[in-house]
Amino acid sequence: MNLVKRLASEVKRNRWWTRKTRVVIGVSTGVDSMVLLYLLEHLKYYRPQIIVAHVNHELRKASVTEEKYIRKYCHQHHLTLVVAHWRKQDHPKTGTENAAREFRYRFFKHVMRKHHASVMLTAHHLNDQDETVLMRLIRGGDIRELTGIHRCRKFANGYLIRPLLQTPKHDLRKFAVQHHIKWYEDRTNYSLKITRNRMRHRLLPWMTQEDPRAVFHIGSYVHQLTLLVQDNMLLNARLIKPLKTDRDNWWKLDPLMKSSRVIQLGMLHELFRQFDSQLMITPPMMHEVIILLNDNDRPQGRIAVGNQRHLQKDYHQFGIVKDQSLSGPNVKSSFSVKLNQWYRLLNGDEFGVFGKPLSQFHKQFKFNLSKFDFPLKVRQGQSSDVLRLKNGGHQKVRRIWIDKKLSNHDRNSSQILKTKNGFSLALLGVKASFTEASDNAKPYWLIVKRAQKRG
Ligand SMILES: Nc1ncnc2c1ncn2[C@@H]1O[C@H](COP(=O)(O)OP(=O)(O)OP(=O)(O)O)[C@@H](O)[C@H]1O
Repeated sequence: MNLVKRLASEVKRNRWWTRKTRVVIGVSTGVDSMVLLYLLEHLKYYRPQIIVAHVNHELRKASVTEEKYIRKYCHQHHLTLVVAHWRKQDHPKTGTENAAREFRYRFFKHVMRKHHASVMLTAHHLNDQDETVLMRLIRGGDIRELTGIHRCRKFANGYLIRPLLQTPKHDLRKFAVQHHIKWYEDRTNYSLKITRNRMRHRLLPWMTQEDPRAVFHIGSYVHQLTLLVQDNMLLNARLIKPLKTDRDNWWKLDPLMKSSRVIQLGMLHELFRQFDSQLMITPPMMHEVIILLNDNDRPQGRIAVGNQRHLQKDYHQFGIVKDQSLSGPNVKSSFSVKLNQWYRLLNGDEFGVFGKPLSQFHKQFKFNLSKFDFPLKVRQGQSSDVLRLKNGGHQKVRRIWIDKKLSNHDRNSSQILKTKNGFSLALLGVKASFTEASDNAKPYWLIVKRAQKRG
């Protein structure tokens, strides 16, 4: 095994850099990054202009020794070194690992810009890749996340490249010993309180006992999946082109509806990805989106898709818009009601009044209304409001609250639907009034959709 030759051929094949390229390498003084640094230095034709970036996280006592060592190493090897300290007072109380990573990558970007470098290198290896994928497999989520750590991606003004991503940890350690490369062991890598360490010290060794090549097999699946996902993205990007409208972030619905649901799913994923790659659309969320878009009886509607955005369906178009009226004080207690439109209530339920029954809802109240009853209005329910019963009698809202055992919280957020003249048609989501058929009245249907989560 000659890791130097292997790296040289990868650099050549992928055209990662030339001798003139300024390359920043993140060195922690652990075995992986010390080996990568050694390899870079020993490349002949492809040895780039090396800039070493080191972060002292001030999290462990040993970090003082580690910083001293990398300073001495770079001095002896005539390498440019940039060191950053993540000062103790800037550490958060929780989520230290994530915050440290953010600090590191911010610093790497800064070093790249300062030194006009176009390539950033980290020493992630095959075992890192396997651990990442196993963690995600166990945690659950979108299948695209199983593509794991990217070997090469855009970063700052250039690229972030992980040249060792296909090399197992075992080979790096062996190489370090053979070539007398000194490194420092991070003791926290052994703590089984950390999920990644449990993958590293328990799950992966167990899998390797089953098959010594398990580490490679997982890597091979990740590689195959990455290619499939790339292909799929290209295909979907082509399929969504005809959906474009003149409005930003709004698309035509009809061409989407002509495709099968599986194709729709791929198109929507690509559409969301192009809109904001940080948006995490969970499978249940996507399911809800597809149901809404395919529902001919619901010409309008919206679904929260995270990051304070919602998907909105508006007859023949749909768009992704910023949340304005979905939560908190923005949800109104009083408003006029337009027919065939969904409204969000204070308790999170949705309701609408429709000119025809909607087949997919079992529970819908039928009203007989004349043109003098419009516009209908919603306002907060009062205990003295009165509903009309089928037997000709009346019932106060206070009595309904008691009969239905509504909590004070539910009473305070209850809303009532009224005609223009103040006749109470329904305590929304609870009970509706009886309205008689007459010559000048037409039927309308009230539908209330329960919010999925309560309390
Ligand atoms: N203190 C550090 N200073 C400079 N580079 C570092 C430091 N820590 C880590 N790196 C770089 O990042 C690589 C991955 O390190 P490590 O596996 O500890 O990071 P991680 O947080 O698990 O992964 P990720 O960087 O993807 O978040 C190292 O091989 C090294 O190149």
